[in-house]
Amino acid sequence: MNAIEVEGLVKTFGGLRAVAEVDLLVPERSIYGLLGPNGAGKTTVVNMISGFLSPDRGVIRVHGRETHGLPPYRIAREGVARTYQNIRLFPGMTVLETVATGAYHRRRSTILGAVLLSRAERRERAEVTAKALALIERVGITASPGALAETLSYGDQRRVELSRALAAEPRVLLLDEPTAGMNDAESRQIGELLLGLRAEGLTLVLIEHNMRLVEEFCDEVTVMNSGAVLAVGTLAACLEQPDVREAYFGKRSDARRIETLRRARRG
Ligand SMILES: Nc1ncnc2c1ncn2[C@@H]1O[C@H](COP(=O)(O)OP(=O)(O)OP(=O)(O)O)[C@@H](O)[C@H]1O
Repeated sequence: MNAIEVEGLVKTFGGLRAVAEVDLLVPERSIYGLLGPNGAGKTTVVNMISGFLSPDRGVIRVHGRETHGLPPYRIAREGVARTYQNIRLFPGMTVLETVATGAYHRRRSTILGAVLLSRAERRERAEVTAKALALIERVGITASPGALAETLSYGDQRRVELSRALAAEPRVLLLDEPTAGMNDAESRQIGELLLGLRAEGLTLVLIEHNMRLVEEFCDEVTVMNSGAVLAVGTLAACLEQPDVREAYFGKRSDARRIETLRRARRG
């Protein structure tokens, strides 16, 4: 069973075909990498899967249900949550409050209950707080839950976003560069967390430039370039494709990193 199926996805901005006939199959309970150089169309694909953009054409299914063109809140109800490449935290909110907002669409109590602060409302708020605190700890946020989220280090802000997405109890989690700005040890911590989440049944799709992380934690990848799919499979298999190396790793710094990885694998 696939968690996500994408067929013939197209998105054009003015004259630019940002996503051109993209197919994507993400198996349930996998950690799936979406790779490619800057401007390849990765974020645009994720924006369409999560409903932030409507495709011009194509089909998107989440756990077998067609979701293309639905608004983000409806797609969230299908169990899809996401984080953003450019961190989006609410100004003036604490870490705890921010993470708790992720749980809001699961809340059962009514508006009247909230206004009157009914017993059910109080119980639910306590449950949400307890859940948020547990997530803050699990994701490894070092700052106090009472600190203003916007004052945190870049890495912790990313973790707050991740915790907020997890608070929605998703079945599919889309992560746009979850380890950007983190060092190797911090990135590995995120990788270990992803393994734990996969073991609990989640499907994880990550846009990631950190090749070590992809190598170590992704089951399979799709490599994009100029809006199209270049290669699908394990990272190792994709890296053997000359057009992938040329497109994705054309830059000298990337090429060096890839060579190191290939040599390490051979060794
Ligand atoms: N809202 C938009 N309006 C116009 N052009 C856009 C818009 N969003 C993305 N694009 C363009 O579409 C192309 C694909 O962008 P996208 O952000 O999906 O790439 P990406 O693979 O995620 O790149 P990066 O790794 O740099 O985030 C780029 O040329 C980008 O400039």
